[in-house]
Amino acid sequence: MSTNFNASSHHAVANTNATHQLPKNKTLVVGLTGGIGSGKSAASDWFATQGIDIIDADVIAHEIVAKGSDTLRRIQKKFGDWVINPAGEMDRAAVRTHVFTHPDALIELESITHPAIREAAKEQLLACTSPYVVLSAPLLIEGAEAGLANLCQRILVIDVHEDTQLARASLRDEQSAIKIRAIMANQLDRAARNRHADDVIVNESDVAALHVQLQPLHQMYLTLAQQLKFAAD
Ligand SMILES: CC(C)(COP(=O)(O)OP(=O)(O)OC[C@H]1O[C@@H](n2cnc3c(N)ncnc32)[C@H](O)[C@@H]1O)[C@@H](O)C(=O)NCCC(=O)NCCS
Ligand SMILES: Nc1ncnc2c1ncn2[C@@H]1O[C@H](COP(=O)(O)OP(=O)(O)OP(=O)(O)O)[C@@H](O)[C@H]1O
Repeated sequence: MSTNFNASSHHAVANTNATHQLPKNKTLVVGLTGGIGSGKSAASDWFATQGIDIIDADVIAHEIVAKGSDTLRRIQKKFGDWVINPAGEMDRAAVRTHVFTHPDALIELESITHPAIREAAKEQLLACTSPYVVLSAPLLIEGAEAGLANLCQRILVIDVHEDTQLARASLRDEQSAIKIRAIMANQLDRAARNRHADDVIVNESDVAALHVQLQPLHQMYLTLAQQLKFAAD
């Protein structure tokens, strides 16, 4: 997999092909991505109701910096004691404000967190037992070297207009539009993300409409997973 420079953020971008080769002896891994507030969790929650194992990079990103972890110690060493709150945990709001206003700091933070996220995702994959697996990540395509896209055979993008992202993310997190825009600026823009997609779902309507669109994709992924299993036998 080669990389392209992405003009909309500092991230290198994985060169994904629309049709991926399905390698033998592997569980089908569907990469699920979309910008902040696009509806990745809403989609992965539905896949989970269908019995599909979910690996969530956002959840892993929280776990790897748990109190007392090696990763948190490395972040403290790199940035200073201010990254730790009185309870000994990472002060997420302080780190967020810092890295999304200092691009170099974000690169440094990611150089610590991304390899750890990838290793944890690979480990979780080994424990998965469902017919296929959904790997959900806001930065799936970004960051090809330490990236997650090359663990996936197929990429599903949840696509919404930037205004919808802003509205839903600010409602959920009570964060200002400025902060959310700063995060969006460090993610691929819609057109770039959609170019890497095998499947795109537009999540502009309600959650019920999202579920209706996910159903046929789930059936297709089951079929692809079955084909993969036969090919590997
Ligand atoms: C900067 C941090 C401390 C802010 O923590 P906070 O609790 O406020 O946000 P949280 O982690 O829940 O992320 C919220 C959303 O921000 C976006 N986001 C997070 N990290 C990044 C990033 N490095 N680049 C672009 N967007 C990001 C995602 O859409 C994510 O869903 C945290 O996001 C972090 O440690 N980021 C680096 C790890 C990472 O890249 N995580 C993304 C998973 S691949
Ligand atoms: N179709 C929809 N209609 C209305 N609200 C929605 C819809 N889809 C998702 N939401 C809501 O929008 C917010 C963002 O959705 P969600 O948390 O699934 O996004 P996400 O892509 O996982 O975001 P992040 O990258 O920030 O973790 C949530 O409060 C969710 O309940």
